[in-house]
Amino acid sequence: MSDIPSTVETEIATEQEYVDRVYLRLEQLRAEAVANEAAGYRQSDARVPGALVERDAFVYHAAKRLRTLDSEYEGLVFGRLDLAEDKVRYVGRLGLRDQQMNALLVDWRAPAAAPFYQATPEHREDVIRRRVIRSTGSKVIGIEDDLLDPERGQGMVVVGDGALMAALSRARSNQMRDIVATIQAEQDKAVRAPGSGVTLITGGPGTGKTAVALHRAAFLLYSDRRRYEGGGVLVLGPSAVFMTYIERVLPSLGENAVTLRSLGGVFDGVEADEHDDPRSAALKGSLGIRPLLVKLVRQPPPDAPTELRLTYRGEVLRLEADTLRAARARVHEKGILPNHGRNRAAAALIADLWRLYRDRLNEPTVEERDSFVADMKERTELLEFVTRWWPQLTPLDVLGWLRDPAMIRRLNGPRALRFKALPTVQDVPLLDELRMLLGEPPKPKRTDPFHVIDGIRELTTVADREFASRQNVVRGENYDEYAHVVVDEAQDLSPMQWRMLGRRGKYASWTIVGDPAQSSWDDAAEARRARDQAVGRTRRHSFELTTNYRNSAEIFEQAAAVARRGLPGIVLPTAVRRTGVAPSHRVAGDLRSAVREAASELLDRLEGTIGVACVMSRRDEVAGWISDLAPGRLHAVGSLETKGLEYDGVVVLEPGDIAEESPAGLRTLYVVLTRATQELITVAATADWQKLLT
Ligand SMILES: Nc1ncnc2c1ncn2[C@@H]1O[C@H](COP(=O)(O)OP(=O)(O)OP(=O)(O)O)[C@@H](O)[C@H]1O
Repeated sequence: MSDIPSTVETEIATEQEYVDRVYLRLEQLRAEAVANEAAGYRQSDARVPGALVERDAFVYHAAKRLRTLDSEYEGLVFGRLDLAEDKVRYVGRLGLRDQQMNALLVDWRAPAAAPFYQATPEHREDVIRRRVIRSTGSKVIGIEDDLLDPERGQGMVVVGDGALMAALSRARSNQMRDIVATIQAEQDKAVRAPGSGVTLITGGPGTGKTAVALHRAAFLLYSDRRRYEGGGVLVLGPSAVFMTYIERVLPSLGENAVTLRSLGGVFDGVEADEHDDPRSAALKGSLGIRPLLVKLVRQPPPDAPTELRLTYRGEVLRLEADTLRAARARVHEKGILPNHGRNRAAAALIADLWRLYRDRLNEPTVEERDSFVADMKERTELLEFVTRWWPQLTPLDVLGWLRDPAMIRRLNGPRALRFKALPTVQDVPLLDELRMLLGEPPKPKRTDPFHVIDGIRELTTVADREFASRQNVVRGENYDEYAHVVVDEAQDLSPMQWRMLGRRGKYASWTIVGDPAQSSWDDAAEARRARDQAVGRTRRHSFELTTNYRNSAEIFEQAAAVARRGLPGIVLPTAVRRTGVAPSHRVAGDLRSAVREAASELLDRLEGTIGVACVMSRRDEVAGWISDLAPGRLHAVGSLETKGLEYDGVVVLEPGDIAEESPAGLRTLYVVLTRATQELITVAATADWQKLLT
């Protein structure tokens, strides 16, 4: 081997020098932030409460700055622009200046970084050469150049064969990576769209919708930090597995102040993961369920007493079941929310008791009535009765009543409606609806992260500081004042889910990301109306992404056939990467062995992750088949759970069953077939399902 460094090595060494300078500066700034934090602690007299607040604000800001500087900056510097007049601009994950205040690194979200993503040979925006710098940690390992202006770039070194292809061919891990170094121009437009109103981002599978939505959240926080960090940004995705998959992306971009929730976790205190069967799910998702809930909150709790007995001046007074039921109905007719209605309920009972007593008097007077009422109001046995007869109800209590099919029948509910022991994902919007129908019980005091004891606010421990800098503010239960809401996989939201989100984003602007062709919700028109109601009548900006970056072209061609069958006339994205490996379709008598074999082959052939997908009802069975093979790399997933996820290799068991699993089955199969980046194998008992591919 020659000792003379190659062109690439020389260029890498040059960039390494610059990258080292940036890291050195980062270290200096970090040391300054640590010193500021320490100075903050010494700053004032801790015996004066006001001074503590001031001190904590100082420490808080220093701690925050430190967190930003401490984020895991894998590849802190990833871009370089060579501009006219020999100007060079470096682009990275955050902005840094040197001691003379010259820009060392431009934050990727700053306007000055936009040409890095948007310049093309036709619209160069002054860019002669764009360079993507690839690193592991702080070590530069590769360079990929793009010469946009060959005329002015004569003599410039151009190396590499495309940063994008290199990024797309890399093996996947269990967590999504940021794409900050290779955001493509059409994606960048959606990332940088104005924050106001509603931004709709659509595109087929693998077009980067999720990636774009997350980078957009980071962009908005950068562009108007006060607004978006103050109010908060809520990011919603379909499942807990999906949220785990994407949870590293924003921290890797230096952003921690974003709330990530799955649809099963929107209602505070519940983390639902299980799904209803398709029929029950359809009933629970439709607005048609609301009248049932309205009737439900007016029902007596199943354990409510059915008789009230009291004595007054030697007389036994008895209210029986019918009278109690009528009293309850009278209170509800007033339209008061049940959790705010207890005093009215007590008054209604006292009125009924008085009527009973009055009938036993010859000529009841107003004084006698007043004295009766006053006496009753003091009675502990009446108070105790009211507490049991008209308890403060939580949404979970009330939903639980529906586990009894007799209750569903009493309310004339549909027979297919089912409620399990634990709330399902489809129950969560019902819980939120019940929260509104019941009224909030008296709230516990809002938690203040700076609160120590009354009148004194400070952050006492390192953990407090750390927590406060991460949380920014502790949001109240079922917080509903988010400044921005990002909804991923929005095509699947049911009308009831939209209502729930609408409540969280009353004052928010929105980014709504989805692909109608992947929808597993059958009544698209009802869902769209509910969406429009949830987000309000603000301005819409729409973006369409057209390139599939995930699937090999060979895999996508087959998935596309299924999509066309489900939705004739559909416009599909273009897959950019060919691997030369076509999907393989296997017919087997022993499905278990065939699935194990296919999974083992993929584990051997590919780096990264492998998914085995099947109908929802067989997920646990299939998980059992493969549990010993490669925990960590190999995952069994139900058809609906594959939404938004990706694997290097995918085995699909009985695709035909997925197509028939629900009314939207073909679209679900399309989702499942578009999860693999490298290889797809199907396993089925017969080849019948393959007619879907023609
Ligand atoms: N510009 C890019 N540079 C590098 N990788 C990219 C780029 N855009 C997308 N990708 C990769 O392509 C894959 C698909 O992206 P993503 O999951 O965001 O797509 P999606 O449109 O949300 O897909 P789906 O609708 O199927 O859930 C991810 O691995 C993502 O990192």
